[in-house]
Amino acid sequence: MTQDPQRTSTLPSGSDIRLPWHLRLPAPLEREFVDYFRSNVARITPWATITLVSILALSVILELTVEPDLVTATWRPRLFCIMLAVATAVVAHRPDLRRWLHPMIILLAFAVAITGMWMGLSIDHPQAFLLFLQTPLAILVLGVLLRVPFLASALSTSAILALQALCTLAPNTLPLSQALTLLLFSLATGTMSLFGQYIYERLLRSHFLSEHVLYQHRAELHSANRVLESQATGDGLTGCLNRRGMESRLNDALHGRSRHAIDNVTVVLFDIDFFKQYNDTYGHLAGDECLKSVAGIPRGMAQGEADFVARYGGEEFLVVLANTSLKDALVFAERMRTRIEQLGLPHAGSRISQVVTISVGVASSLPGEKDVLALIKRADEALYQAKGAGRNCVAFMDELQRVQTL
Ligand SMILES: Nc1nc2c(ncn2[C@@H]2O[C@H](COP(=O)(O)OP(=O)(O)OP(=O)(O)O)[C@@H](O)[C@H]2O)c(=O)[nH]1
Repeated sequence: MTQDPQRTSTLPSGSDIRLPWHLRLPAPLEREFVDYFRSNVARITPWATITLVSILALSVILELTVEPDLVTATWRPRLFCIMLAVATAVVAHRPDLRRWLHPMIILLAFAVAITGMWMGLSIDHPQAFLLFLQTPLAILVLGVLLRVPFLASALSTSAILALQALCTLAPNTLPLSQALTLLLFSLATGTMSLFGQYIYERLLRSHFLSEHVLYQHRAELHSANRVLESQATGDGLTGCLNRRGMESRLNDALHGRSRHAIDNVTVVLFDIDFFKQYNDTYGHLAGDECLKSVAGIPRGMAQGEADFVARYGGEEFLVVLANTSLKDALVFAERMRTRIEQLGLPHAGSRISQVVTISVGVASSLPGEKDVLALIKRADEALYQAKGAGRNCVAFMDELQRVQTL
């Protein structure tokens, strides 16, 4: 039987977070949600503005066709509303002004409603009561065309409805039947608009929470991946790359996949002399400390952007120097050998010195060489020669692939 992945997953998905009936989230999330809400509204504002401006312009055209006299009294309030609608679109377009978007939408809705009521009351015409239809239009601006958060929308819609009731039900304004019809129409528009808006905002908030949770999962995964990657490619004791990390970086360098342009690569392979005896004399823990101190020297010296130090084996390290000639790499290797000797780490078990010393083998990549192992093998041959030559010295593979000791 196959298992439902959602049931087996222990990660919250965002959609399983229950929203309270009043929809408000904890304060920091609520602030983020308001920004998210605004940017959603900003995206639809140009189209909503075009719609509103078209409706207002069409009203003027309609009056011009049916009652040209009426237009002299209506075009100015309508132009004012059109200008406010354009200003709202400008505010939505400018991220630095966007915090004013919701107040602008509320202002626009009130302007549409109040100019309609003012025209309806002041114009002396048998059809003038129709100008009160701007009230439902204003309610739709708040909750459907542009949208402000539900609570602000509910308060503004109620205020607009109350204003309309005051204007139309006052004595000697409109016949009661007309006033009640208009009020009922506005009330129905307001109720439906708020109902739709509540559902919309619930969905938007759930979507926001899902995105938020997803973002957190992604960030956690990203950092877990980084930790895993550094554990997989790093050496916990010395902080150098481990062998796997070294092979991958060296491969990238030789195959031109590195972030930096690399023409040639020189590898400096070194090994601590008589390290087994060091462990036998001072113990394994002291051996670890010795490895850390020794590794610190090349790590401090290899400063090129594409250079790196890796722990190749137990007490064997490999320094990769990019775009470095063999001659310069030999200077580096000799300086490194000297500095490690100058650390003065006592080594009573060594047969060649009183202190910890290293033997070094150096080899450069051949033109077009891509084989990491072949390059390391040549450095290893040189290292073998350095050991044979008495240790605490540098040997290298020259251009003719002969091993020489410095
Ligand atoms: N303390 C410590 N010792 C390690 C670690 N890894 C490897 N070793 C020891 O390093 C020693 C390497 O010994 P050998 O390979 O014989 O090399 P050597 O004694 O340095 O001899 P030469 O290289 O010929 O000078 C072994 O005793 C390992 O146990 C480590 O992480 N910590």
